[in-house]
Amino acid sequence: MIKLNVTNEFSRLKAVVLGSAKSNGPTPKLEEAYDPKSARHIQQGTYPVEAAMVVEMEAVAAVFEKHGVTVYRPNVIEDYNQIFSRDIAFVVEDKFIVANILEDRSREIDALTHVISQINPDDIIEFPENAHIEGGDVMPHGAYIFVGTYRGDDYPDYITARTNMNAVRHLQSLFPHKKVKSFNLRKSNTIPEDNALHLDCCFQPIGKGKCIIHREGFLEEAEYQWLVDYFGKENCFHIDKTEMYHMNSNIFSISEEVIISEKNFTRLNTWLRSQGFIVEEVPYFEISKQEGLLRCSTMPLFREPVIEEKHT
Ligand SMILES: NC(=[NH2+])NCCC[C@H](N)C(=O)O
Repeated sequence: MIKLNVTNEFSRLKAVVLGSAKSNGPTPKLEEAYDPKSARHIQQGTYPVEAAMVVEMEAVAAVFEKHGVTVYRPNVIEDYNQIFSRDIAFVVEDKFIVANILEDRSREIDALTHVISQINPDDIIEFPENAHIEGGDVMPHGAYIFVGTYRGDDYPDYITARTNMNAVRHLQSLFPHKKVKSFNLRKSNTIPEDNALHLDCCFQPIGKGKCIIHREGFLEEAEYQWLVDYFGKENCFHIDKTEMYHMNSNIFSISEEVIISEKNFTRLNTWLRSQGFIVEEVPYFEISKQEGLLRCSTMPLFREPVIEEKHT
């Protein structure tokens, strides 16, 4: 049996699913892209090739191994993108929630049967069809669950809007003892610098009470301000549009102290080290071309339980 426990983004990680770039398929046609950054790279002829992405993901697997983390990989579906495990399912407390993901990505979950079959069926939850949700938008944080959403009436026009308010409400009903706090995110189907594809593309809590945040990713000033007040201004590392484009908020914590980050994130990595974090640098530039990074390609299954959750 696989044990589940996730109540925040940074407690000591014990087990994780890491996506795979194997048999990722040929470069998609422009009309097949479902995020603007991939579309731009398809247009420019710079879409990442499989071999380069496999090397990058193996570097992450090696860091997990070094830190004693059990790693599960998806079975390979031929010519299918399986890099971003984060979105297809997610763990909150001891529940494994199967996400209601974009139709283009609906087969990814089939590659996890060897993981799902080891989970107590009572702990597996499926969302109703009208509740769209992807794991990149969901962040348990102690007494809270932070959720990225898009509340506009034009939600159906945005292929970049992945979590709706039905899902936010459903999550609240599943976890009545938690405060589900939703954030209205800026979406663009065409300009990646203006698109917070998921909450983890513009925000992420890390250890020591700190977070990484991009102000313009939030449509409501008050919701952005709520986070700044909650963490404290001095604990927020603000990233600009370009840094969001490169996905600086999408690093991944192995513990309160150890963070996996991209090797080109010089300003962020320097700040993290100055704050006492240990930064494990990996090359992830090719993966980043598909508008996802380290958080997106990982799905934590078990983090060490926190005796008393600090952020209440
Ligand atoms: N959790 C995330 N931010 N995932 C990023 C997924 C990127 C992928 N190209 C998509 O559009 O679905």
